[in-house]
Amino acid sequence: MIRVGVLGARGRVGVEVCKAVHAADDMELVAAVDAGDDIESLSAAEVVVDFTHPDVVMDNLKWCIEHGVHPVVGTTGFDAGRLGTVRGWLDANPGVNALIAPNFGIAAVLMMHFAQQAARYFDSVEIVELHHPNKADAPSGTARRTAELVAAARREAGLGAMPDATTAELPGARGADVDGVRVHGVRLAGLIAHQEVLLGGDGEILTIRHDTMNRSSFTPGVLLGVRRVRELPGLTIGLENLLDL
Ligand SMILES: NC(=O)C1=CN([C@@H]2O[C@H](COP(=O)(O)OP(=O)(O)OC[C@H]3O[C@@H](n4cnc5c(N)ncnc54)[C@H](OP(=O)(O)O)[C@@H]3O)[C@@H](O)[C@H]2O)C=CC1
Ligand SMILES: O=C(O)C1=N[C@H](C(=O)O)C[C@H](O)C1
Repeated sequence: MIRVGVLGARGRVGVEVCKAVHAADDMELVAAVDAGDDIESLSAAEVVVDFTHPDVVMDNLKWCIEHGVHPVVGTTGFDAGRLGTVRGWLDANPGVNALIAPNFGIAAVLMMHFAQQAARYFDSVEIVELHHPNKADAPSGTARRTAELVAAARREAGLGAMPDATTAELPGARGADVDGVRVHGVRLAGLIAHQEVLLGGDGEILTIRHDTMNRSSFTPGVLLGVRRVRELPGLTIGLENLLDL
């Protein structure tokens, strides 16, 4: 049995993770911690799943790594600086591993993978991410990661900057620039989490769209991460590393 703790246990995703861990034959839910609860109860866990908030996730990660607990992190808001800090903590605590994934949905991972594969064939790529209005971070972690993968694929293919004649714009009208890829964010009541990757070339457009229809869709990926994190050395970024794509 894998002893699992959950941080953000009363949140939208945390509730689903607790249910899934509880239902898994090979896992035991030993601690369910939310804001205001005592983090020390996580000492009983081998693996801790974090779905909290970008403002608190770094403190949570530090606690887990320093206490020999492997974190599986869904919380977003990671940039290169934060990832470097996590690597430093892991280096100082050999034997502890961490998995950070901007999206645990299998279809979302495939959407990012397909976008990465397609990117080299098109002049232009832009990303539109659409989320519920309670989301703290923009662009979404998924959109950031997609943009980075697309940018890397374009660089590898020797593609230069995308065509764009804009010389006058209202701030934000062309979205955020993530590694040279424009990312547009929508926050709308009624949505959960959605993304379109628009790829354009001469006379053809390819649109890759992903829709999250409920938050239990994240849990198979989370459970996979919990089962595998103890054998993945150091820091692993992205669920795609656990899938045979
Ligand atoms: N990687 C993935 O597949 C996915 C990632 N996410 C990301 O996960 C994060 C959480 O999303 P979501 O569940 O919608 O958010 P919620 O706000 O619904 O849940 C977060 C929970 O964490 C609690 N919390 C805040 N601070 C702490 C703390 N220090 N220790 C323990 N618990 C704390 C919050 O309490 P309170 O409300 O009282 O502050 C809340 O109950 C976001 O960053 C989101 O982008 C979401 C979906 C999928
Ligand atoms: O906040 C959310 O809801 C989600 N966050 C993740 C992200 O930022 O990409 C994953 C998914 O989009 C849902």
